[in-house]
Amino acid sequence: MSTEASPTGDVTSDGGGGDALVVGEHLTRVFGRGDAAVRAVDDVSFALRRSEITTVVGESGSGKSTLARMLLKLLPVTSGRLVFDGTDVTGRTDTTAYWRQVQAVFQDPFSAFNQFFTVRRLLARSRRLLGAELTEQRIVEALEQVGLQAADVLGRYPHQLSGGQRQRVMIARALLMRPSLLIADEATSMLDASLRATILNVLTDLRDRAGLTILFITHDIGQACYVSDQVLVLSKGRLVESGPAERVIFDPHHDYTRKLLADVPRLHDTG
Ligand SMILES: Nc1ncnc2c1ncn2[C@@H]1O[C@H](COP(=O)(O)OP(=O)(O)OP(=O)(O)O)[C@@H](O)[C@H]1O
Repeated sequence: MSTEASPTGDVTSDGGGGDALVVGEHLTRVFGRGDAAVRAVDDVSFALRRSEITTVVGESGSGKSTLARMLLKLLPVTSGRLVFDGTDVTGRTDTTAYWRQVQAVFQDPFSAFNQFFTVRRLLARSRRLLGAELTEQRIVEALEQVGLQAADVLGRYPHQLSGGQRQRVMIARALLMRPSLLIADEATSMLDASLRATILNVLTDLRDRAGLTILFITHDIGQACYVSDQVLVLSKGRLVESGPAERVIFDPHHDYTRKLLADVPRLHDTG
């Protein structure tokens, strides 16, 4: 398939990237200087095709969050190029408009909540970005998209929701923007296995029904099996393997990928 990054890492929005919403070309982020410099993301090239789920997998410290933060424009790139929907956004600084198109959910849905806010009040804060576009109907629809009924959750406080419900509310909050890209950074890591499966189902539903493009970030390649169209494997900031999920999982080419796959039963036993 056309998704495989070439050995030189050249993936373009019209060539190797196919129908790409996002293209990263030689993305690099260095922290610190001289001997202390850390290449957190090192010459990583990829394409995220529309209405597909791409999973970025790698151990702790492999650069997953740094990559996500660059895509979210929370962190400038040191070098390389980021193309979004055909436009070079590498140096773009008007993040307000960008964040309507690119939304994220993170690992700990609890910390994102103000304990004293109901779900209604939490979601209403999106009015700062959406203004009058934020209607009751839009809130109801966003909650429905993640399998929640407005009447059940809008009046509740965070401690009155399960971890899975909290994470679904956070996904609904992201959906209020009607983004083209959703980044889920370890969004299932703090959930037990059954709740994790629910969130993974929400993500595949969003891809299949709403056509959302999703970047799913996890340290657990086992989860990639369930959801991904494409898998990118990061090790020490380098993209060591990428390709269609089935190929990467059932015919891994790189020793590091094989090691991650060998660890899957152990992770699931303890998780
Ligand atoms: N602000 C920073 N300053 C210095 N080094 C950083 C900074 N952020 C990340 N790093 C380093 O960059 C490397 C990649 O970190 P990153 O958090 O992106 O990895 P990760 O794969 O997301 O890890 P985890 O799964 O533990 O979150 C690590 O060596 C980390 O210590």
